Amino acid sequence: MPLPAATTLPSDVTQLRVGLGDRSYDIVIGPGLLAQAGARIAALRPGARVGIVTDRNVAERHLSTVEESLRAAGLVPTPVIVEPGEKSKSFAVLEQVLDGLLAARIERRDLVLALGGGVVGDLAGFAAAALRRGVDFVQVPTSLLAQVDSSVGGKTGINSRHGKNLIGAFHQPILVLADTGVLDTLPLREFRSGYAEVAKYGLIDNAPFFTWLERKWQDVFGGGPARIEAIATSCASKAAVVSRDEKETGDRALLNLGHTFGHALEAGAGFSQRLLHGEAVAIGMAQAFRFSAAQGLCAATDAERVAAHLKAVGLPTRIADIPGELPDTDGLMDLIAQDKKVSRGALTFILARGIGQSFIARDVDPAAVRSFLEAERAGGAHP
Ligand SMILES: NC(=O)c1ccc[n+]([C@@H]2O[C@H](COP(=O)([O-])OP(=O)(O)OC[C@H]3O[C@@H](n4cnc5c(N)ncnc54)[C@H](O)[C@@H]3O)[C@@H](O)[C@H]2O)c1
Ligand SMILES: O=C(O)C(=O)C[C@@H](O)[C@H](O)[C@H](O)COP(=O)(O)O
Ligand SMILES: [Zn+2]
Repeated sequence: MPLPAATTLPSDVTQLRVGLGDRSYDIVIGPGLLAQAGARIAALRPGARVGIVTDRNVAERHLSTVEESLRAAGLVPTPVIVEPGEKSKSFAVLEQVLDGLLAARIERRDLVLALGGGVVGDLAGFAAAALRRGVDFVQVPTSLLAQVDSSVGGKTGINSRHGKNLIGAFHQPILVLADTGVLDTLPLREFRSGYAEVAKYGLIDNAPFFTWLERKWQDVFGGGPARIEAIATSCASKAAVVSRDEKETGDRALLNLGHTFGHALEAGAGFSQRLLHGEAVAIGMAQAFRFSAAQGLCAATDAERVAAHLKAVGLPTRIADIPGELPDTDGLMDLIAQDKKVSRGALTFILARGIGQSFIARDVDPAAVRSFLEAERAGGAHP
C-alpha cells in the first residue's frame, strides 16, 4: 500500500499526517514529546482548558510533566484519573470521566487529552465524542500498543457484557503525540502485548517488515532507533488505511486481522488481566493463519512461521496458553456472532494467502469455524 511520506525533523522526531480533509492531523513520534505537549497544543488551541484523562499508573509516572508543560504554554489542565485496566472501558467509568470533564468546565472550544494506553485513549475519545455533543481531543499514547495503533484512526468506545468495543463512535483526534521515551517505564508484558499489533502490520500487507521484525525484534524491545522505526512504520501503515477508509466500509477491516477470534477470547476471559488485548490478538492472528492453512488458502509453513515469531517474543499463540476457564465452543461462537464485521448473520474474517497477503473473507462458513475451534481446543491437528 502507498504509505504517507514521513518527515524526519531535528532531534529524532518523525512526523506523519493522517489525511482526512478538514479533519486531517499530525502524528508526531520521538523522545521528549511530553515536555513539548503544551507548546504543540497551544499552537492549535491557545488558552484552552484541557481535561487530561489518564490512569493511575500513568498519572504516577508522567502526569506532572504534561501538566507543567501545558501550564507553561498558557493552557489550563484538569486531570481526571481512572483505574488502570480493560475494565475501565465501561459505562460506569465513562460516567465518571464525563462528570469530571463537566466539573472542569470543558467547553466546546476546549480539549480532552488522553494520556495513557489504549484503554484511556478509547475511553477518553468516546467521552470527547459525547461531551457537549463533541469536543476535540488529543492523543498522547504512552503504551507501545497505543503508539502504534489505538491513538490513530478515531475508533473510540467501551465494552459491553455482549462483547468488545460494541459501544462507541468514530471521533478523530486533532493531534497524536507519541513520546517514545515513556516506553521505558512500560512493563515488559505490556510491551509484548503492543508488539502483537506491530507484527500485525507485517502480516497484513508488508512481508518485508515482518522479515525485518524477525531479525530485529530484540532491538525493538531494547529501545533506540529500531523501536522508533517500528513505531513509525506501524503508524504509516495505519494512517494510509484510515485515510482511504475512515469508517471501515472496506479495506480498514484488514486492521482487524486476529481480532475476530481475539475479541471473543478477551470477552471470554472477562476483559481481565488473564488476557491482554495484544495477547488475544497474537492468539487470534496465529489462529487466522492456522485456519487459512486448514482451508487450503495458505501454506502451513507460513502459519508455522507466524506462530514461531510470536512465540519467540514471548506472546501466546494458542487457546491453551490462556490461564483459567473460558466459555465452551458454543459460547465463543456466540461472542464471534457479535463481531462488528458480522452482516445479517454472515461472518467476516481476515484470512491470509501468506505472510503479507491478508484479505477480507466474507460469509465464512460458521460450521468450519466451529470445528476449527473444537480442534484448537483439543490440542489441534493444525500446524
Ligand atoms: N481504538 C483503536 O483503534 C484500538 C486499537 C488497538 C487497541 N485498542 C484498545 O486498546 C486497549 C489496549 O491498550 P493498551 O495495551 O495500551 O492497554 P492499557 O491502556 O490498559 O495500558 C496497559 C497498561 O500499561 C500501563 N501503562 C501505560 N503506559 C505506561 C507507561 N508509559 N509506563 C507504565 N505503565 C504504563 C497502563 O496503566 C496499563 O496498566 C484495548 O482496550 C484495545 O481494545 C484500540
Ligand atoms: O483501527 C482499526 O480499525 C482496528 O481494527 C485496530 C484494532 O487493532 C483495534 O483493536 C480496534 O479497536 C478493533 O476494532 P473493532 O472495530 O473490531 O472494535
Ligand atoms: Zn487491536
